Amino acid sequence: MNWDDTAPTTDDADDRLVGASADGEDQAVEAALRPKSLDEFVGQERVREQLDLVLKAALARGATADHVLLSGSPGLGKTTLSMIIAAEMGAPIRITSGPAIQHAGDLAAILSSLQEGEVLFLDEIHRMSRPAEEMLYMAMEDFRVDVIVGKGPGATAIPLELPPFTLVGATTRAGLLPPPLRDRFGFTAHMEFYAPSELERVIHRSAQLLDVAIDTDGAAEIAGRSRGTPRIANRLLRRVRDYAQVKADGRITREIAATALGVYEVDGRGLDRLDRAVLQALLKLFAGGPVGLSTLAVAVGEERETVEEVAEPFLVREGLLARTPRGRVATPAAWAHLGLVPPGQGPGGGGQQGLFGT
Ligand SMILES: Nc1ncnc2c1ncn2[C@@H]1O[C@H](COP(=O)(O)OP(=O)(O)OP(=O)(O)O)[C@@H](O)[C@H]1O
Ligand SMILES: [Mg+2]
Repeated sequence: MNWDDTAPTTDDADDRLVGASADGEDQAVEAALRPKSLDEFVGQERVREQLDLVLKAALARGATADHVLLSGSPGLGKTTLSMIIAAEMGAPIRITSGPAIQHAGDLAAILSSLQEGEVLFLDEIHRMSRPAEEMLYMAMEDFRVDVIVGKGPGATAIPLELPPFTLVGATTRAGLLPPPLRDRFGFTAHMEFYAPSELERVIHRSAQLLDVAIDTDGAAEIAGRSRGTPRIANRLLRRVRDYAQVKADGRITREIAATALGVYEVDGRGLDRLDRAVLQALLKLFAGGPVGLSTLAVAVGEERETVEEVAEPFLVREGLLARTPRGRVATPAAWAHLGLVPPGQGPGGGGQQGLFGT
């Protein structure tokens, strides 16, 4: 299945405490923690405001809302928002995903069974098969599909009218969507990473739902380690809650949160063991680089792909590591974060360039 080529090749991301994709436990609790209305949805102010207008206008016209594309990294709230769209429209929602639609016929079956005004949530829309995608173009634009009956020269296309519906597509990789598909969405929402103050609100809200006592500083400590991602914030909250229950009186303070996440090897900026191993190798073995990806991977004893796809994106986002044509380079922030001094800048370094510097 060649549309699957671009999926991450490592599963490691899923197993990490700071991994952004959902694991089994996440899926079990997420339903309970999902905000149910736009008002409850924390952050993403612009997206919320725009979506609010789109939905209210459609309601006022008594029409179904325009198709909506939600793009953004895992765990930022795409699935949550799709359910909110349905709830705000007072419409039922049907949930499916790109990989689940192997044949155009699968999609035709879903589309033809939709009720008027229903929201169809198509997760991982970039992983749909080509024939299904082409059928979707027509369905989105004209609310019509051609069902092919028979095979070979005798095959005939039977046009089928569809009730108006709202397609909500979600993708972590908007860049992979073919332009004709992207253009058929009336509204595209790009979800950004959350600010620490927004994550604090997510954490307080979840703590309340989970009946966990947490103070302001405790929430701030967890927020700072959550990589801008509500799913990670909720997960770290649960681990800290465990610690607080076993080792203390159950109440989460800054000290409890910091100690608990120290036990789980998630540091003050949300880096985990792998992230720090990569940085440490880069700084200590290669004087901050530049060094090639393969060499760096060997030095930390990991696969190239693991370093590139699991560790690096966050390190780059945090401004700790840069990918340059000559190799990976540590930034001054990386030296500061690990409490190390770049070569040549230490006492007696004389302000020279580093050992491997240029
Ligand atoms: N804005 C928000 N306010 C409060 N909680 C949020 C918000 N966004 C996400 N969450 C919480 O984070 C968790 C993950 O959100 P969600 O499943 O919607 O992410 P997603 O973008 O669909 O991720 P994926 O790409 O992996 O499918 C949910 O439990 C949800 O409750
Ligand atoms: Mg989702």
